[in-house]
Amino acid sequence: MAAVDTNATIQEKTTAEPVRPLANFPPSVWGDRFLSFTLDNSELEGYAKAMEAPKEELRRLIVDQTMDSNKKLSLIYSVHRLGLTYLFLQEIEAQLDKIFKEFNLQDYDEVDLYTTSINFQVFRHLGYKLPCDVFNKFKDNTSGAFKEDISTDVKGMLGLYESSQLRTRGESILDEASSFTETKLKSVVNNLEGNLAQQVLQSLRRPFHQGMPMVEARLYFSNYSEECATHECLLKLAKLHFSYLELQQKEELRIVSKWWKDMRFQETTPYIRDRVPEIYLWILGLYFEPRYSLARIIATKITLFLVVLDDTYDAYATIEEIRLLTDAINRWDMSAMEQIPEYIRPFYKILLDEYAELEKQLAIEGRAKSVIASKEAFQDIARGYLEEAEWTNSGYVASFPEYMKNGLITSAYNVISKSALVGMGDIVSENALAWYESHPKTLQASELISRLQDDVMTYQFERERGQSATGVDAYIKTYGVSEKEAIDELKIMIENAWKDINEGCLKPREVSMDLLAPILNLARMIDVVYRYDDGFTFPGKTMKEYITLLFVGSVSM
Ligand SMILES: CC(C)=CCC/C(C)=C/CC/C(C)=C/COP(=O)(O)OP(=O)(O)O
Ligand SMILES: [Mg+2]
Ligand SMILES: [Mg+2]
Ligand SMILES: [Mg+2]
Repeated sequence: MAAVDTNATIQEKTTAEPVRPLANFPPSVWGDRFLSFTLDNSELEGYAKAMEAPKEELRRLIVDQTMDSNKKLSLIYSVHRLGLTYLFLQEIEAQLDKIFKEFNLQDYDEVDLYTTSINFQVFRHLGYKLPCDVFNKFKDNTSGAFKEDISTDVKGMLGLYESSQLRTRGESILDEASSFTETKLKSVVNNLEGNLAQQVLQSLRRPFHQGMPMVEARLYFSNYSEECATHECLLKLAKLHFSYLELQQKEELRIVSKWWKDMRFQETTPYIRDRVPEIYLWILGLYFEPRYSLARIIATKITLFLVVLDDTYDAYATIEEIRLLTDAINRWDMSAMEQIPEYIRPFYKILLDEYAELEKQLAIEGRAKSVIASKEAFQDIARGYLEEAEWTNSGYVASFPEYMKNGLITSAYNVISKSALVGMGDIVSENALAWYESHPKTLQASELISRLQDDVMTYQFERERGQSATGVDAYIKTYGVSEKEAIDELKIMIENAWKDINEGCLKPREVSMDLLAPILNLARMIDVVYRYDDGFTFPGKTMKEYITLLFVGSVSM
């Protein structure tokens, strides 16, 4: 009998691959197509120059004292919907301060529903809490329900539907308005034509307030051509502005795509979701202003690290490997390289190098603290992911409160919003950073929306792969309800979190809107990605459509 080659058997035993929770994620939709863009700086400067004249003309219109206030509000509304507010913020706030101060409810007695809703939206979007009582006159005094006769006013209904998305807790007339108008608009939309049909279809698909500002601006330009044409300078400025942003964003997308390719993550960790354009789109959703170009690149890289981390914990590593990697991330030191599995070492080295480089760069501006805040939040989420993995490994289903304590961390909105601050410049003062570190209610609301909306849309796919830690399972177990009841309850929590965000963006604000916008827009991006399905794992619908609209076509106007 041949001598048993003991080495071979021992060898086989030690290299036997452990069982891994592979997910076989769908591959990238885009491949290398965004690498080939070349930015022509003279073209970019050309647009910036051409914007000057229409911008000055529009500024004069905005401050024009002779303009009727409803017309003024309507102009500011179109400026806002086109994403141009940031160019005229002082002028617009001066106008709104004045008109808001003069407000009295009686003035609205004769104003039609459409105009009332435009005014309401402008004030609420810009942070002024115009009372929802302006809509009382559209309700029947006896029945208390909305008057049926307003249902024929489609533009008015659409305006009321969009207005209701801005409600805060306790504004029950707007809770009713949201469902009343949605039902009515759905019943008439198939008989509409032209722009109005497109406007209603788009709002029913996703209201402006829950949309991605950059995309919503482009859609407004297409669907509201009449409103945009009221002033030649508005139309001209909008077109040039879109052309300018498109070039800048295509260049940013090229930079992050090239970086990702050079880092070779798809080779070293091939089990992860390959979603660079999708993550760039997500971060663009936070802020599209040209001045935040560097900030977008930094935040995109850090969020891409999060995709590698999440998929490693969820769809590849064994529990032992997860424990070693989490410890290494807590230690944050190159000496930890030898303790972690071979396949994740490149990631770990790139992670530490990238953060070291950022810390060095920001230290020059005396703002290294924002990098450290981001790094600590990154270590926090690794611990959060470990907690989930331990629960899954032991088959433990956490109670809902216990799940949510960890879930706000694994929502990733703390680390992403702090990472978004890194490149934003001086606006990120000590006070601003302290406010973020205080874990404010508005940020918690955005985290809750991220965590629970994702769970509602991904728990089945994750349950199939043995992941037990989701809000759905925790809620069912804790409150002994059916899956459907649990999901309905989670949706109510999400709706209330939106009201808290709406409240948090109203004046007087705790910090400037520049610092609140990333938090509001992170919540919006959850609606974009997860309103109808798991639009990130399977990005062939909304994300593919939005990426095509912004980075594939050209600004056909
Ligand atoms: C949770 C959430 C929506 C985060 C959004 C922010 C973000 C882009 C985080 C990076 C990791 C990621 C893509 C999680 C979403 O997928 P997933 O369903 O695999 O996340 P999960 O493992 O936390 O459920
Ligand atoms: Mg995951
Ligand atoms: Mg996860
Ligand atoms: Mg999920």
